[in-house]
Amino acid sequence: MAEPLLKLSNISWHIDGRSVLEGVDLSLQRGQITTIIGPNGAGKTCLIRIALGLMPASSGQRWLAPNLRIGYVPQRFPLNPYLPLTVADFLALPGPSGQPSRFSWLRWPAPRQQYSQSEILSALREVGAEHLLSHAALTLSGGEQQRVLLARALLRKPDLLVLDEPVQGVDLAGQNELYALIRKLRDRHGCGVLMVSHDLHVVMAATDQVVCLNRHVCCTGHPEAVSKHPEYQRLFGASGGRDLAIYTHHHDHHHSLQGDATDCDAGCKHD
Ligand SMILES: Nc1ncnc2c1ncn2[C@@H]1O[C@H](COP(=O)(O)OP(=O)(O)OP(=O)(O)O)[C@@H](O)[C@H]1O
Repeated sequence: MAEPLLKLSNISWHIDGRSVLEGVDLSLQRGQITTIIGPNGAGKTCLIRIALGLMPASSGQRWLAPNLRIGYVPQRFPLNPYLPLTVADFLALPGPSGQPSRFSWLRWPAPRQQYSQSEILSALREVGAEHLLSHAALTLSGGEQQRVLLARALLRKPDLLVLDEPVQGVDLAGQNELYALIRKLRDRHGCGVLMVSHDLHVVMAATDQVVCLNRHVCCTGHPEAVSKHPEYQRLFGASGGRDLAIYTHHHDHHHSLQGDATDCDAGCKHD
C-alpha cells in the first residue's frame, strides 16, 4: 500500500483524570475518503483536532507525509458577528502558512490578499457557489456556509481535506448533495478526505473507509462491512444508525482494530 498522508498510532488523550481516547490508530491514504462515526462524546472531534495538530495527544505518535497541505473545514462558520465580511472578503483572508492553528487563519484586518479574485471565483465555482461571491458571509444558510468553507479549504490546494460534521444543520437533500460534492472534489484533486459524520446511512455511498469510534476504535473497514459488523450493530442497532446521534454505548472491555473484543469474557456486555 502507498505511504499514507497522515498516520496516528496508539493515540490516547486524557483530561481531568478522564480517558477520552484510548489506543486509537488511523491511517489516511491519498484518494480515499475516511469517515469517523460514533455517538455523542465518542471523541471524534478530539481525534480530528489531534490529527490536525491543534492539540497534542497524551500519548501515541502522529506522522505526516512531507510537505503535507491540509484544508480544514470546521464545524461552525468561524466569523465574528461584528465583522461585515462578504464571501469574497472572507475568502481573501490570508490562511496559515503551515498547519492550521486555531486562530492563525482568521486575522483581521487582512495584512495582505493571499488569493487572487480569479482563484477565489474558481474555488467558489468548484463548489457551486460563485453566485455567493458578494453575499454577506453571516447571512448564508448552513449548506451555503459549508460550500464557502469548502472553497476556502480548496484554495490551499490540499493533499488532505478534513471536515468536521460537514452536513450539520443541512437538510437531507442538501446532505446528499454535499457528500456528492466532496466525492467529486476527491476525484478531481485526488486528495485524501477525513470527515466526521453522525449517520453511516447517509455517508454509505460517499465513503471508502469507516472508523467506528467510541473512545477506542470499535470496528473499521468498508461501510458495508462495518454496517454488518456486530460491534456496529450493537452500537447503533440493527437499523444501522438512524439514531446514532442520541445513542450511548457502555461496555467494559476493549476491541482490536478488526473489532474483536480483546479482553472480553463470558460476563462482559454492551448496553
Ligand atoms: N477541553 C476539554 N476539556 C474537558 N473535556 C473535554 C474537552 N474537549 C473535549 N472534552 C470531552 O471529551 C469528550 C469527547 O468530546 P468530542 O467533542 O471529541 O466528542 P464527539 O464525538 O465529537 O461528540 P459530538 O458527536 O457530540 O460532537 C466529551 O465528553 C467532551 O466533553
